[in-house]
Amino acid sequence: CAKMPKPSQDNDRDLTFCRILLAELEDHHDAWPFLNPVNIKTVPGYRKVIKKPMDFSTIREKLCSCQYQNLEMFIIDVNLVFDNCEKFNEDNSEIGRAGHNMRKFFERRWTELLKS
Ligand SMILES: Cc1ncccc1N[C@@H](C)c1ccc2c(c1)OCCCO2
Repeated sequence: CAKMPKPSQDNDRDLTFCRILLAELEDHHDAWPFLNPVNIKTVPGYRKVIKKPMDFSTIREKLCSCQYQNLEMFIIDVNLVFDNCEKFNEDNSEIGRAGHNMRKFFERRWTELLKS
């Protein structure tokens, strides 16, 4: 049938979840490698290896400028941060471990929020 617009309260709920989740990611002890874009001039190889860089400040900018149609689009970008991290960093490294910790935290929190 014709694509019906989502009821606005669902959009409001999704937007609230994105705001809560992003604030908690930004405040996390292990967020430091992900707060701002990786400087591709100072990190050798990053530009070549990582096709779609993403970081929490870019997600914040997209959220504040209505670039996420829904919760799924937001979750795709957050997972991109962690997937890029796994691709570029050894699991047994400071940044690699931070990425695994952050992904575990994120998955637990959005599960809790969606089940609430
Ligand atoms: C997420 C990620 N993946 C791969 C490389 C870097 C990063 N994050 C950037 C922000 C970063 C973190 C640590 C750094 C760094 C830069 O600058 C060089 C000096 C040492 O410390």
